[in-house]
Amino acid sequence: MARRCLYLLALGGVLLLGIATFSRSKGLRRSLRGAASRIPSQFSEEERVDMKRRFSISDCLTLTGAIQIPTVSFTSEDYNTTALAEFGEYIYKVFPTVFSTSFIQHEVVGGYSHLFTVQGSDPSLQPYLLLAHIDVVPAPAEGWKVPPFSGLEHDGFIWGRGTLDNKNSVMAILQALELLLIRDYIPQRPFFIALGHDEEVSGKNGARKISTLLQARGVQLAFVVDEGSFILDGFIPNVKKPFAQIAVAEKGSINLMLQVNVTPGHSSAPQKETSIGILAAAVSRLEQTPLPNMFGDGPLKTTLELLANEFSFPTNIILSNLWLFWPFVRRFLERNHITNALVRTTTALTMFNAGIKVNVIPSVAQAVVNFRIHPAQTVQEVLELVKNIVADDRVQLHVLSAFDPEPVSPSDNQALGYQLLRHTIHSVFPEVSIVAPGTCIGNTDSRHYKNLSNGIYRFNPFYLRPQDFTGIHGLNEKISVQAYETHVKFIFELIQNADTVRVSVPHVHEL
Ligand SMILES: CCCCCCCC/C=C\CCCCCCCC(=O)N[C@@H](CC(C)C)C(=O)O
Ligand SMILES: [Zn+2]
Ligand SMILES: [Zn+2]
Repeated sequence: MARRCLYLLALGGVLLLGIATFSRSKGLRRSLRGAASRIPSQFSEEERVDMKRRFSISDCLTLTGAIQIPTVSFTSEDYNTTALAEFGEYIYKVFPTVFSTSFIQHEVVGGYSHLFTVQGSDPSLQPYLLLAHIDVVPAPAEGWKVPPFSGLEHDGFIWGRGTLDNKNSVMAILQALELLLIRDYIPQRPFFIALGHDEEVSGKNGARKISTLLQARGVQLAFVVDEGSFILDGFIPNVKKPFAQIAVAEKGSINLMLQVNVTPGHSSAPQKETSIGILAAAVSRLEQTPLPNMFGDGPLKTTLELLANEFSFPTNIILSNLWLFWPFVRRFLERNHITNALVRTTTALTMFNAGIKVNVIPSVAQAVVNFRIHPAQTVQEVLELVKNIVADDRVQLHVLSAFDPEPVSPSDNQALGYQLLRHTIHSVFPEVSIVAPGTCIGNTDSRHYKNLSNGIYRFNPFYLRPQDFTGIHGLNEKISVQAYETHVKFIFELIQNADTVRVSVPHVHEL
C-alpha cells in the first residue's frame, strides 16, 4: 500500500515537473523530473559487505554464494539442472525486495531461465532489456590456485568460475535493482531483466524462449545491454590508456564437420593415402590459408580513428590518416591473434577424431572447424571459400551449426542505448576518456533478441587486461572486490540514467 502511494506521488511529480533541458553532452537531453529524484550511488559499509557475500560466500553457516553454485553447462542437452534450480532459489532468497515488489513480475522460462518485467511509471517510454547468463563453462580443479567453485576472497579478489563470465552481471543487475528499490526508487522507463541458463551452449532453451515470449507479447525494445566487451587495457600495443569498447557488432559462426571415408584395411599394406592423411591435409590447408583480411569493413576502423590520439608518434599520425596508411595497418593488425580476430573470419580446428586400433586403417576420420565470421561476410560466402580451399571431393563438408554475423547496431548521437552506456561510462569511470564502438569476437545471448531491437550493445563495466582474458573460460578466473562493487554502481546509475537521459531526435517526440 505504502509503495503504491509512493508510486502515485511520483507519477504526480513527473506530470508537474515534466520540463526538459539539454545536457552538455551532444545529443543527450536530461529531464528535470528525473534529476530531482536522483539517488546517489553510494553504498554503506554494511551494504558493500552484503553484496560481496551474496556474490561469493553468502554466509558462514550454509557456505553458499552465487559463485559456489556449480551451474555448469556441458552441452545443449547436458547441464547441471540441480545447480540451476538451486540458483533460482538462491536469488529469490537474497533479493527479497526484487521478488516482492508489486510492479515487478518474475517468470521462470525454459525450466531455469528468469525473466523479470519491471513495469515503470511511464508506460509511454519504450522498454529496454538487461541481459546476463547464469550458466558457466566447466572448470576442472586442476591448474586452479583455489577450487573453482569456492568463491574465496584473496588479496582483494573473488576467485571462481563465473566471476567474470557472467555471474558478476547476473548478481550486479539484481543487486543494483534491490538497492534502488530499498531506497524506494520507482523506475519510469519499463525494462526487462533476462537471465539465461544455457548461454554457454547456444541459448536455445533460455534466451531464445524468452525472446519468443516477449515477441508474442508484442514487445519492442529501445535497446538491449549484454556481456561481450569491456574497458580494454593493454590489448593494443602502444595505446597509452585503457578505453571502453561497446560492441555494436558480433561475429557469426560456423561449426563445420569435415569427414573422410575410405575402405578400412590392415595397416601392414596401406593404400597411398588414408582417411587420416586426407583429412589432415585438408584441415592443414584451411589453417595455412587464412580467410581474407576485411579491414575497412565493420566498426574497427572507427575505433582506431577514435583512438588515434592515444598513441604516440608515429602511430597517432598513421591512424589519423588511414586513407593513406590502411594497407600497412591492415597487415599490422593480423600479427596479433586478438586483433587478427577483428579483421577476418577466423579458422580454428577444434576437434579431430579417427582410428580405433593401432593396426587398423580407419574407415572414417572426422574433424570440426570453428569459423567466426567477420561482420562483413556471410555463412554462404565463407562456405564457398572453404570449399575452394579444401578442394578435395573426398572430403565431405557437413554444417553442424551456423549463423550470420549480427547486424551492426547504431552508435550515433541518436542511438539511445549507445549514448546511455557512453554517458554512464563517463560518470562511473571519469578517468576513461574514450568510448568507442567495436565488435564482439565471441557470441552472446543477445543475438536471440535481434527481432526485438536494432540497438544491441555488449559491454561489461570493468577493466579487462589480456591476462584477465585468459581467466574467461580458462584458469583462475577472478574479479576484484572493487570491480564487482563498481559493476553494481554502474547498473544502479544506468537504470536511473535510462529514466532521465533522452536522446534528441528531430521531429520525434519520444523514443
Ligand atoms: C581494437 C580493440 C581490441 C579488441 C580486443 C578484444 C578483446 C576481446 C576480449 C574478449 C571477448 C570476450 C567475448 C565474451 C563473450 C563470449 C561468450 C561465449 O563464449 N560465447 C560462446 C557462445 C556459443 C554459442 C556457445 C562462444 O563460443 O562464443
Ligand atoms: Zn558469457
Ligand atoms: Zn562464456
